[in-house]
Amino acid sequence: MGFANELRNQYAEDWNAAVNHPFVDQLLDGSLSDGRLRRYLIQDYQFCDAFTALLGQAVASAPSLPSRLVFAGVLGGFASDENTYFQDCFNELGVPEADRSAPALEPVTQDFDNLMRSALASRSYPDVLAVLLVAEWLYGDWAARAGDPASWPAAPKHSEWIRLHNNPEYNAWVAWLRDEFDAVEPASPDVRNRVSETFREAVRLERAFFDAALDPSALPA
Ligand SMILES: Cc1ncc(CO)c(N)n1
Repeated sequence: MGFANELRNQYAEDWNAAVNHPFVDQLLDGSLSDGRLRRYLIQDYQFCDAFTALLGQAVASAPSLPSRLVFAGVLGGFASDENTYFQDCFNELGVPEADRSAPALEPVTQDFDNLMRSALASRSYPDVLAVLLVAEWLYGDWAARAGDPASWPAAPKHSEWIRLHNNPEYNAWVAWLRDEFDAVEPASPDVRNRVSETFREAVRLERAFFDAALDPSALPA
């Protein structure tokens, strides 16, 4: 088994709780309220800010041109397709400019931002990859639950978020990330433990991010 699968199995409890989260259930069956979707997307747009910066660091930290080109391609897609989804939803849900560009960050968003910026500042390729891999692989896993597109929810605000994380190109990117991560498995136990901790923290935060999106204390459902 590769390093990626080893770590996913090690942190399977948080991983599976995130993939099978009630937030995902509601998204997949189309019952997610606009209030909850809005709140999630406002926080997730801030996640995307640090994530885009981290992809830039991956371009810089990768060991060779073929790998840099993969990240550069994903960066380009992220800057177009994914950003369009957010802008369309923000328009539909009436999100004002201030909440798009500089909302109050929830604690979990701040924690995720810190994790991504610390991986970025480390310039360590395995640490950068660990955060990218968890974010993309875990999203691919929940989106795979959607199954046949004929059974996806009707509203684009729901189905597009599924499609962005469930399509052949996306699946190939996740598989590539996994192989790349396996290929740079650190030989030094200290570095290996550090990368494992980065992975663990990312999985924990993915679960907490969905928890926060459903937190009943913050919004009427
Ligand atoms: C919190 C979170 N994790 C992963 C992704 C997928 O990149 C996302 N958009 N948001």
